[in-house]
Amino acid sequence: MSEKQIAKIGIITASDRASKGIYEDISGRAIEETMNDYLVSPWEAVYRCIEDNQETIEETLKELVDKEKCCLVVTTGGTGPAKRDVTPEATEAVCDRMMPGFGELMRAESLKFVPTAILSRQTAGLRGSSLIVNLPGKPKSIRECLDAVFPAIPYCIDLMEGPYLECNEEVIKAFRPKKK
Ligand SMILES: Nc1ncnc2c1ncn2[C@@H]1O[C@H](COP(=O)(O)OP(=O)(O)OP(=O)(O)O)[C@@H](O)[C@H]1O
Ligand SMILES: Nc1nc2c(c(=O)[nH]1)N[C@H]1C(S)=C(S)[C@@H](COP(=O)(O)O)O[C@H]1N2
Repeated sequence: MSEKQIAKIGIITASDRASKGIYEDISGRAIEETMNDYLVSPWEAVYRCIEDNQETIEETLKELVDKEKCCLVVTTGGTGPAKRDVTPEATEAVCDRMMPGFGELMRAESLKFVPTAILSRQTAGLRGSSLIVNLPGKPKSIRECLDAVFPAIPYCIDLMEGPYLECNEEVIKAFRPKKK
């Protein structure tokens, strides 16, 4: 794909309260702000704020990957042990292949910030040519987790023949074993 292609990045907030407008969706906005900080190549957000319902999350993930053609979909919320936390199950249900290293690394890094990091069941996987990554719901967890895993994401998208994501090296360094 051409280097000038605009990368579509999906942002899904799974939160009963944010989706009802009980509180403002700070975490979804934090994902958008983080992508703006990281990326110097053109990108656009496809944003959805939905309830913690597995079917709704699955349908939204499929819509953003299959119809919107997002190369990357980042979710926030619904990864914990509460009964309505089902984002990892929805992610697994729609993915062809899982990428367990993402959850492992994010939990290990998050442990430097909170002892409850292990309560997140966050995972990641591939559907078609798209990478789906789960983040916890807390606004501050967004940057803590993305700073850990984002260096590997542009190369992951290269391998799936997606758009070339170029990072602001002063903010985050993408690692590509072979220069494109
Ligand atoms: N999208 C969000 N925007 C702003 N704050 C959030 C968001 N998600 C979670 N939080 C904050 O983090 C706290 C703990 O997250 P929790 O997992 O309980 O949220 P949640 O899953 O959105 O809740 P629920 O779905 O029950 O409404 C919340 O009480 C809230 O203060
Ligand atoms: N980096 C980071 N990871 C974190 C947290 C955090 O504040 N920062 N909160 C933890 C807590 S308290 C919970 S309950 C789980 C699940 O959160 P979720 O249900 O909102 O997705 O994420 C954990 N992971």
